[in-house]
Amino acid sequence: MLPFPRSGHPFQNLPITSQDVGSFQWTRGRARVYDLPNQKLVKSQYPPPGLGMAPELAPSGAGFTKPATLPRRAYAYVTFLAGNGDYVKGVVGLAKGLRKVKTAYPLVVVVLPDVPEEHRKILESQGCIVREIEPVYPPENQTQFAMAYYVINYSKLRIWEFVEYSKMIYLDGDIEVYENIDNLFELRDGYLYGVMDCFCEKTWSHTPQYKVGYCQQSPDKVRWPTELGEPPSLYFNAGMFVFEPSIATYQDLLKTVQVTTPTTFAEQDLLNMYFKDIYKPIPINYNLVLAMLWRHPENVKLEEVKVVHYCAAGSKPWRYTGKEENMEREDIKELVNKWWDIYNDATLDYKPLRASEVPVGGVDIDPFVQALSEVAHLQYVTAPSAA
Ligand SMILES: O=c1ccn([C@@H]2O[C@H](COP(=O)(O)OP(=O)(O)O)[C@@H](O)[C@H]2O)c(=O)[nH]1
Ligand SMILES: OC[C@H]1O[C@H](O[C@@H]2[C@@H](O)[C@H](O)[C@@H](O)[C@H](O)[C@@H]2O)[C@H](O)[C@@H](O)[C@H]1O
Ligand SMILES: [Mn+2]
Repeated sequence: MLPFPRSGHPFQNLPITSQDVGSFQWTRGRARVYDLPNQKLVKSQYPPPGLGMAPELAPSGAGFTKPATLPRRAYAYVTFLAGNGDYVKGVVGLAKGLRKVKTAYPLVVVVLPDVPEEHRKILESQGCIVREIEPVYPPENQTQFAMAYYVINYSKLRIWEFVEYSKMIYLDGDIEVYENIDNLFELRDGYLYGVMDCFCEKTWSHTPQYKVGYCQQSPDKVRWPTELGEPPSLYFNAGMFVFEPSIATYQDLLKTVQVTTPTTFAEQDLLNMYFKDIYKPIPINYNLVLAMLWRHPENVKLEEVKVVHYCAAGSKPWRYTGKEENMEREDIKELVNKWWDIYNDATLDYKPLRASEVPVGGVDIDPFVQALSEVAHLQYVTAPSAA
């Protein structure tokens, strides 16, 4: 049985018992406890009066500290899953990769209604926080998206609504994290951070930059023609970005979708247009778009790459055949095998601990368990979980 309430614990005097274990989120100083795995809100509880802001959650997982005067900081990774196909394997690989690099933060998976219960259970069994979102569709259009399914990617915009987190890192399901990137959560507020994309693949053949051979990744190789005016604004790959959820931004984004003619790269184009003035590039090591290996090899030091984005045609590890262009490359084969090593590593599977096993102040434990442990110390009176 957990020693409860630990002296000095902010909820020391609340009428709660230790039955509850769930994912735990602060919203504007209020603790909302979700009962894993069915994500039912079981209780929302204000800290007792006089505590002011929600206590600072120490990233080291040392549990609660005394209420800080600083605004509370809650961080999480978030990815997006649609359909009943095999992208769920990508998300499992991502969850296990994040666990392998010992991130201190949970992984939220936003799922469209068409993601089957079985897939959701798989993700919950891997310690993910699964949250259903409604799709976001662009206005009726005749646009030829680079990939027909890109139309569902506008649904990614729902993540700006997750204001229980002060900062999130979005990662596509076809991304793998090979080194800890938690440091990105400490980037200065007020900006959107992402890695610059490459304009050299055929998918860009409709654009002026492709036609003149210009790419922001090597702007001096073929310079932007002065007769075309200013070069294009810096443009990020929307498979990975660091952002701050905000209801105002979320609502404005949704409005902007409905009044913007869809373009080839769907929500990626829209996000680049919308955040043009606050986008800040971060090094390529945080999102290696695979095409960089053959388009700008001079910009890539593979041994320094922390995050790999399997977005080149034929590179999705769980579907890899090696038949498509560039897929026979040794570096691609190595990166695909690296992904499978994590996916197949049973030691990286999530092992839920019983509340009684969660170490008090659970330092250095799996962040998914960390989130639970924060709740385990908060002993709420709850209806028995459906799980
Ligand atoms: O059938 C699909 C297609 C896409 N996605 C999600 O949408 C993201 C963007 O699609 P994708 O990564 O295929 O685009 P790319 O980066 O390859 O252009 C994926 O990573 C998944 O997270 C999904 O869940 N199911
Ligand atoms: O819906 C648009 C998508 O646009 C982006 O993918 C593209 C882009 O990176 C191009 O530059 C590449 O040439 C191409 O291969 C790649 O698929 C994002 O990765 C994805 O998450 C999503 O936003
Ligand atoms: Mn992708």
